[in-house]
Formats: sequence, structure tokens, C-alpha cells
Amino acid sequence: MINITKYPESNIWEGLLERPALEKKNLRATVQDIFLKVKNEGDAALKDLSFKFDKVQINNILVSEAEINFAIGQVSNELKTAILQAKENIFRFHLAQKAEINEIETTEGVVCWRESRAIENVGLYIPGGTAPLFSTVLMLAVPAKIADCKEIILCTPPQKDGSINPAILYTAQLCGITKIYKVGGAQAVAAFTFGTETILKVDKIFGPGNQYVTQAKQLAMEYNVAIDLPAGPSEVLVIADKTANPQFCAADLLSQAEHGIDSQVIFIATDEFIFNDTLKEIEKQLAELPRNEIAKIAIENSQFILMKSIDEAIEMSNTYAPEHLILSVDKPRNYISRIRNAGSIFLGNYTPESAGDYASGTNHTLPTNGFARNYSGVSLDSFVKKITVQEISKKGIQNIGKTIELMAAAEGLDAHKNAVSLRLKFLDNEI
Ligand SMILES: NC(=O)c1ccc[n+]([C@@H]2O[C@H](COP(=O)([O-])OP(=O)(O)OC[C@H]3O[C@@H](n4cnc5c(N)ncnc54)[C@H](O)[C@@H]3O)[C@@H](O)[C@H]2O)c1
Ligand SMILES: N[C@H](CO)Cc1c[nH]c[nH+]1
Ligand SMILES: [Zn+2]
Repeated sequence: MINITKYPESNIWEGLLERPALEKKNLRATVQDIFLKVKNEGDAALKDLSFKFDKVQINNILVSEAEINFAIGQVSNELKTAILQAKENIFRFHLAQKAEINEIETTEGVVCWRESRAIENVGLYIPGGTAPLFSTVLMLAVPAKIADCKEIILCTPPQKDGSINPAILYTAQLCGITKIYKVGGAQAVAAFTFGTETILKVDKIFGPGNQYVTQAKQLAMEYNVAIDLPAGPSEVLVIADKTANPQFCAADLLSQAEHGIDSQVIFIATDEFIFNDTLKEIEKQLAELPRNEIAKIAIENSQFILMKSIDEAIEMSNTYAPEHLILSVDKPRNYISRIRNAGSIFLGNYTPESAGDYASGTNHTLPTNGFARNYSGVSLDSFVKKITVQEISKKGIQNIGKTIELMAAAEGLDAHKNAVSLRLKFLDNEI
């Protein structure tokens, strides 16, 4: 069943655009139990939980060198070439994010600047529940390497036979990552949070995942581990006017619907013919998809909406704050400045969302579930912290000293004031 709404009033938008949640009530409790088990039992818990959730008995959590070498031989040359091209574009886009040091003289003799330092120990989560997302390895490992993080470790769920998908292992070693662990879900996030006999406790956890992984990352923050952002079940919102192509719109919508049964897609059209043709295309293309059982459920959780104008469609999109926003409209650049909430924007009929997922260069680890209101996607900045530095000359302290003294006195903090007064007195005596 497809949910269709025509010309909804703005007072019902929020209800209409509610996200699906599979296990809203027990999710936190489920993940808390997993955390407690991993904290108390370490590697043994990871093995038990892999057996419980992934139905596989894992003997060695760490992927061996032999397994990596074997995997490299399993990946076709054609796929290796594609991964290399994607890596190159992702590298270029992220390298350009390196900030120049910008020294600012705020007052004569007072110089301030920021220096970037890599976050030392980072844990990358690569989803693998229903599809082995080796593209996510590129999205996380490439900026982590550019930032020069000291320890970069990776967790991903084991397949049914206990192995890791060869493309994940190939991509990881291509990016210089060799500490790869066969652990998925909330238990992987718990291992990054507490550390186990085998897995290092990290400073920051990165990567997308299903609702268990996303909830686990939120819980990790309560144990003072940083996370990149809440990057949960994928979503896309497509805005289409009469210049859109219904086949392309349907394909883009299905591309995110096929991720998981908890994915959601929103289609907003301003033209009734495009709207109806896209609905027909959805049915047609859905039937052909190998993952149509997953995509079908996601489509049932989705919304297809007809609106009067693009302006209204954009306002609705701002309310929803989609992970991905596709503007299949005439002169899409004209609308960018009005978009306030979106993880990543795709312009025009020839910019499929899949390009950003794999190879254009932008990062596909993006905020979902409305978090595009207050989070950016992963970038080079996610892997560094910025340290501020300042240097004040004799002239500089004379220029701002009085201001500091006055403010410190007004806050009743005399020691603060003295730290300046003593210096000013010293300089007075020097003359
Ligand atoms: N927002 C983004 O940037 C982004 C990017 C890529 C993928 N994604 C999303 O990542 C998700 C990947 O999901 P996935 O499931 O394929 O892989 P996943 O690796 O995220 O999750 C698989 C793990 O979930 C755990 N799990 C499964 N059922 C469970 C249960 N009942 N109780 C506790 N734990 C359970 C298992 O441990 C399993 O190993 C998709 O929802 C996709 O949309 C998001
Ligand atoms: N669309 C996902 C982000 O929501 C990323 C991805 C990886 N592979 C395919 N797609
Ligand atoms: Zn995708």
C-alpha cells in the first residue's frame, strides 16, 4: 500500500512525516543490556552476542592476515578499479577540507588562532547486516587517514559462515586499515566504548548502522565516548516539478527504500502527471528488484505527496530535515539558499543520490531521523579537534588589560584580575 496525500495543510505535516520505528519502546533497554554484558564479559560477550544476533560462532574476533590476503584475491579487477576511482574522488573532496592556519590579530599585539589535531583512537563501524557496505569503509577510513588518527580500528558484522565480505576487507587494507574485528551491531559499539581483551577502547566512534547501532552510539556518549552523528536508517526526499523524470524519481526513491525495512522515502511533486507516473514506475521497478521484499515494506512506511508549489515543498522538506534531498526541478540552484535542513543535496535530473553513496566524493555518512536539523555529515572535521592558541605581546596586554580587569572585577574574580594587574604594573615599572 502506498500512502498518498494531496495538498495537505501545514498543520498536519509533522504527523504525516513521522519516521517509522521498529522497536521504539524496548530499543534503549535492549541496547543497555548488550552494553552491560560487553562491559562485564568482554570478548566472551561479543562471541555470545554474535551467536545470538548473527547466528554465527566466532572463534577469532580479529580478522587474520591470511583472511585479508585471501579476500584481496576474491575481488574482481573491475570492482577494484571502481573502488580506486571512488577512493580518489573521496580523497580529493576531503583533502580540500584541510583548514589553513589563520592567525587573527584581534587587537594590536593580541594574536589568536586554531590548530587541528587528530583524534587519536577511532573506531569505524561498517554496516553488514543485510548488505556489506564496503563503500562506508572509504567514507570513514579516507578522512581518518587524512586527519592522521593514530589508531584506526574497524568492526563489521560477520557473515553466516563467519567470514567478512571480501570487498570490505579489500577496501580496508587499501585504506591502510588492518585491525578489523568480526563484530556487529550494538555489541561492536559497546566494544569500542569499553574496550575488551581484543578490541581497543576508542575516543570516538564513527559510522552508520541500523537502529540498534544508532541507539548504541547514543548510549556510548553517556560513557564519555564521542560519536560522529546519529546516522541511522537511510532516507531520501525527492522534490519534483514538471521537468522531472518519473523513472529517475522512482529509481532514486527505491535506492534508499532498499536499504532496510526501517528506511523511509518521501516524494513531493508539484505536477500531477509526474506524480502519477512516478507511482506507476515505483510499482514497476519494485517488482524487478532483488531486495523488493525489504523495499516494499519501506515504501509502505513512506509518503507520496502532491503540493501546490515548490516553495511549499521546500518548506515541507525543511520540516522533515531529510538525510538526502533531491531537487528534480528546473534551475535547482535557485532553491539552495532556502534549504535549511538537509544532510546532502542533489541537484537536477542527472545527480542520482547513489553518486553520493559511492563515488562523487562527498561523504555518505549523514544525519537521519531529523538530525539534519542540528548535525552535519561526516567530514575531515569529524576526525580532528581544534585547539585554540593565543599569544599576547607587552603592547597587547596593555591594549586589552583594562578590559580584562574590569570584567574580572565585575564577576567578583579577583585572582583573574590580578593575573593582568601584576603584568601591567611590571610593565609600568619597566618604563
Ligand atoms: N545514515 C547513513 O549515513 C547511512 C549510511 C549507510 C547505511 N545506513 C543504514 O545502515 C543500516 C544498516 O543496517 P543493517 O541491519 O543492514 O546492518 P548493521 O550492521 O547496521 O546491523 C546489523 C547488526 O544489527 C544487530 N541486530 C540485528 N537484529 C537485532 C536485534 N533484534 N537485537 C539486537 N541487535 C540486532 C546484529 O548484531 C547485526 O550484526 C541501514 O538501516 C541503512 O539504511 C545509513
Ligand atoms: N545511502 C546510504 C546512506 O544513507 C549509504 C550507502 C552505502 N551504500 C549504498 N548506500
Ligand atoms: Zn544508499
